[in-house]
Amino acid sequence: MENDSIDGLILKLHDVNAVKFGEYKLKTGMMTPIYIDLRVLVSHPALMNQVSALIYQRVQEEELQFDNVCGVPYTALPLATIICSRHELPMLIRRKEAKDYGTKRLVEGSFREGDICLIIEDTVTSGTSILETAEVLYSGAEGAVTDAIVLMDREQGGVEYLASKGIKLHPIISMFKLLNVLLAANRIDAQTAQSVRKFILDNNTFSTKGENGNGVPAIKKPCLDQTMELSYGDRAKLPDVHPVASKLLSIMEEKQSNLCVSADVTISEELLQLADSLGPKICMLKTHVDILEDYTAAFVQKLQALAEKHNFIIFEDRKFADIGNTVKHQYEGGLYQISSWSHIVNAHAVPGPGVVKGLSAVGKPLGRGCLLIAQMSSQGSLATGEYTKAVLKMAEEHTDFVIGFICGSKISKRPEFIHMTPGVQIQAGGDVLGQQYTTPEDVLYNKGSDVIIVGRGILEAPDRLKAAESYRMSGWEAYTKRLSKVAQ
Ligand SMILES: O=c1ccn([C@@H]2O[C@H](COP(=O)(O)O)[C@@H](O)[C@H]2O)c(=O)[nH]1
Repeated sequence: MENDSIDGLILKLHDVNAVKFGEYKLKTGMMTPIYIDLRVLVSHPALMNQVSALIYQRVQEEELQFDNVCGVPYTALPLATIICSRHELPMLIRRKEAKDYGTKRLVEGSFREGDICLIIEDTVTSGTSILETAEVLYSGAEGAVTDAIVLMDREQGGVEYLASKGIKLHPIISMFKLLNVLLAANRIDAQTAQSVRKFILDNNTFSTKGENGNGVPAIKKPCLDQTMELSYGDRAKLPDVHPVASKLLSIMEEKQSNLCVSADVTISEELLQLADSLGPKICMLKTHVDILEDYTAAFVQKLQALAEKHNFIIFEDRKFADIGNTVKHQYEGGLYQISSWSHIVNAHAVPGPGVVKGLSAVGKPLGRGCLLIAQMSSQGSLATGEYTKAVLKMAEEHTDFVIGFICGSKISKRPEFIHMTPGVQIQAGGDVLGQQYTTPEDVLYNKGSDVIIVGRGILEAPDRLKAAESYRMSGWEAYTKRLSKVAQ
């Protein structure tokens, strides 16, 4: 789904007053500073068609399998009707009240035992309306709801709640994306955006422990202490965040991607083709330019243009590890002139702080950032324990240039630092040369890292674009799940 069309749609929804700021009461009884009122869509047929087309596009992108479609009454009903009519899909209608005459059915339309129904919803807060609809559809009948599509996800725990009930929710617009677009278009000010973000984070409705008796997710207590997890977008705006870290965090929020592709190919044309095709899915592209057989200065110019076009950061994984004076030359000069094109580089801490000072002398005036290698994904790595702690200390002493770490898990509580983890594949395992793989869920949710770095998991897939989208989605889901975790 193109970012432009989503951004344009958000602005149109704001134009027709479907997004309201103020004090409103939700179905759950909760007061909210933002209200999404998609009932107004029926008065705007062009917008109805645009929304319906986007929902159907998502159905196709996700390759969803189902036998019939049901819109949650009432707002999503006309959307489901347009989609079903245009694409000749069988539809079911859920009644809110049973008739007191005739069939007295709560569901209109015909379905067979074992049918799968796709649910369409306009806005999700907790996910209970979708679950209610799924329960009504299948009360007394065999069948299932496996997927639901929602136009607007308020990011208050609906995805997680429905997942716990076996329903995968596919949101088209998320609350944080909506706020970012409205803020960028000067429709709201930074203070409004920030207070809504805080409200959303403080009022997550999903708790794995806290369901009440009728299966309704419990309202979480606001997370007001230091352990509260900030979103990538919020971290991008912290007063002390390094400009490169801020740019990367904003891209991650905007593109809903914490995926860095490790473009470990040996021909520059293939690398450029990768960057162009996977560009929309990634926040960062990692290179090892010294493995290219045909490196030229023209190649990096093309790579920079692609980074601009698709809005991603370039990270040359050079792993500098020499005395300050040498790394200065390696970073600035030689064949590759890395400092002239790579936003981020990395370094081992083995030589001591001189390595950071040498790199910083070149990179800082250019506005570049550096990652320190605190841990490695390879079996038997020596970068553990006291060494990792010393790396952390070195980073804290050079925050004007060091923006984070290569690591297996979160090692610093400072939200300004970004944690990036290589050795990621959909299935845990390893290669014959000691690389060890763990999953996006483990890295982002359990280990608290920020960015997954994926090489062969994508490069060796039969369809690289599809694989990248699948890593992007798993990474984003794991991150949103982590954000909604209660601070214990
Ligand atoms: O500890 C580390 C540090 C860097 N890497 C680099 O990441 C990629 C991983 O590639 P896969 O194909 O996903 O295994 C590669 O460029 C390494 O040089 C790492 O794996 N571990």
